[in-house]
Amino acid sequence: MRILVALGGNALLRRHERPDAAVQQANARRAALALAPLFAEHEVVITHGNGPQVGVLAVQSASDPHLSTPYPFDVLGAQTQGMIGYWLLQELHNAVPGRRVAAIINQTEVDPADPAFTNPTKFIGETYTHEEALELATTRGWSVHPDGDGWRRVVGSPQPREVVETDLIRLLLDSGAIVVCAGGGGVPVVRDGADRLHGVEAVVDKDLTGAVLARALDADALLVLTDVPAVLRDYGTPQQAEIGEIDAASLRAMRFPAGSMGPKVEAACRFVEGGGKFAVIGSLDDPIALLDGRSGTRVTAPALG
Ligand SMILES: Nc1ncnc2c1ncn2[C@@H]1O[C@H](COP(=O)(O)OP(=O)(O)O)[C@@H](O)[C@H]1O
Ligand SMILES: NC(=O)OP(=O)(O)O
Repeated sequence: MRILVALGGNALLRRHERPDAAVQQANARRAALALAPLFAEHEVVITHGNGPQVGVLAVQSASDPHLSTPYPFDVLGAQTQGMIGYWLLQELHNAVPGRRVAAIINQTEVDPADPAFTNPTKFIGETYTHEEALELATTRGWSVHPDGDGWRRVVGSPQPREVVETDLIRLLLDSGAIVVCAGGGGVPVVRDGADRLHGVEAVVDKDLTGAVLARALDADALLVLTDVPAVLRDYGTPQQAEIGEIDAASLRAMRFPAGSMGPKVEAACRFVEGGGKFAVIGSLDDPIALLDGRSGTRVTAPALG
């Protein structure tokens, strides 16, 4: 099978962990070892999140006295692709010696008129207390929003239209390589009337880009890997329970939070509605069990008729 794996930001940096390089590389190692059983039998493309990391780089850039202007979010997104791509490249090499592995910088085309530019929903960076978040909103002009038990910065996250380098990714896959690409949802770019690309200030959702790329590559399955074993119905209540197999229409009828489970559910639904065989949302721990239907939430196309 051809499989697109969307690796959650939490897999690389767990909540409340320090964003030190050694911490993240150890998490990349854990992810590479967990994914290793997939590579023997399947063609695998890996995309990854960058929310925590792009926020850290934004704070660093904004506090550098030598810069007249902080680096914009397209540049920061490319930096995270290089950094996280490097960790995954090395750890995949070590986990599956002898396999060809590529990690590439990608651009994702978005609509310059996307309303998400003025309605920020994408969580980035660290978690703050409410008081800290209000202070940062006032002094730095950030938009902030509650996330779990804390508050985080939010930025615009336009819908991905197309991964610009899709043909190159297909060539690499066809050559037998494991491909790490479209990290952080891809560097957001817009196309002008002369067919030229320009970076824009945003952070694209990697699960939604994963769905677009998986369809474009004719992938059989989309695996959305995160820090919960499955999508939960009645989340956060005493009645919460894992959803096993479900069709996209039934899943769409439920409501999920915009900055976390919402995009994962949306990505899974779009993938199967667009012709993909199935998508699974679940934990990184055992991807084979997700593929076999032994764990996770398996999303299928709505039954015909
Ligand atoms: N209905 C739900 N079922 C499971 N998890 C949910 C649900 N609603 C919200 N969540 C939250 O979504 C989180 C996963 O989303 P997110 O933090 O964006 O993941 P990642 O960074 O791995 O991409 C879970 O840790 C959980 O806290
Ligand atoms: N870009 C992105 O979707 O990052 P996270 O998965 O870390 O939110």
